[in-house]
Amino acid sequence: MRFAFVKCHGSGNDFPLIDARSLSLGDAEWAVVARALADRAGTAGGDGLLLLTAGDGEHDFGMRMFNSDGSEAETCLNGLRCVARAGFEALGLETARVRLKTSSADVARVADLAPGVTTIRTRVGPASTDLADVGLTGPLSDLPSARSFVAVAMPNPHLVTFVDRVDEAELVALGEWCEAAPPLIPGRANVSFVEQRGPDLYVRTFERGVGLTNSCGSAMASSVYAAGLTDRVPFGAATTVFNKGGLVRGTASAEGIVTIEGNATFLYDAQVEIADGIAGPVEDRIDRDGEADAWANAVAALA
Ligand SMILES: N[C@@H](CCC[C@H](N)C(=O)O)C(=O)O
Repeated sequence: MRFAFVKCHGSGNDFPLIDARSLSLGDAEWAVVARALADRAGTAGGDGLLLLTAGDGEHDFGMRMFNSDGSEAETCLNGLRCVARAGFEALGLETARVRLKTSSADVARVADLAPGVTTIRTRVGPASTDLADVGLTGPLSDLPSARSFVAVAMPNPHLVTFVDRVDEAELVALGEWCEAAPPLIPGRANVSFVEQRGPDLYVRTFERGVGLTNSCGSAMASSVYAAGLTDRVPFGAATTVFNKGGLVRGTASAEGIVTIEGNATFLYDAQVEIADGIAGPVEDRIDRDGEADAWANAVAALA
């Protein structure tokens, strides 16, 4: 089957995005498309697959997100900015209510955070710290780590800990332990190590279904909320959240409503044929002029 897609990224978290409003594939078929298109060794590559889906009585449009292993996530907040931009461009909107897998989000186009960087604000929540909502069957102290974790359902599952310095090997070890779907957390989880840097945060995430990524929006949202819960950053204060792929601005309320503002960068439009679970060459590629450079310049200036 042939698909048109946009290759995009939010804070370096990259995805092929398909306008699926008039496509009617089943879940298992989308999982195959995700594995083929997001395969890093393949022709497009990405951390997962984003779908723009049709709206309903309460929502202007919807988003679905499949990790690169083919599993479907409850949400993806870097991806949501990209899907919001696609929805805005398709429907001529500047604000919208978006249907996610198990929740809703409000999105708005806001002033560009730097020249040429399309910027979107997403508002989600309330986040939950109920261990059952995060998918834990026992206490956090049963995790194979001496660190103290905050569990957050965004509503996808996150385990967040604050560290003096991110130890990537330790993060990967815990992320891989979660990937094995142990009895303590059979639905797996995204794991983040967070450094507080003055009023700012730096977040490094091992994502469920993917591995280490440049950034994870729902992890950054969970980290801002966890920073409020642990008195590191006051609720209501806007925080800059740095990551390997750039940065976003985040604010959390005591009630668990989290606002994230950041880029929705479109790199190129293209077509691809997927057959027998393999993506063919990227065809008819048209680069979006200057967007990749605008983001690189913004990160250099804001870092
Ligand atoms: N990168 C995303 C999160 C994608 C889903 C996640 N891996 C999960 O399975 O929950 C984001 O920006 O939020």
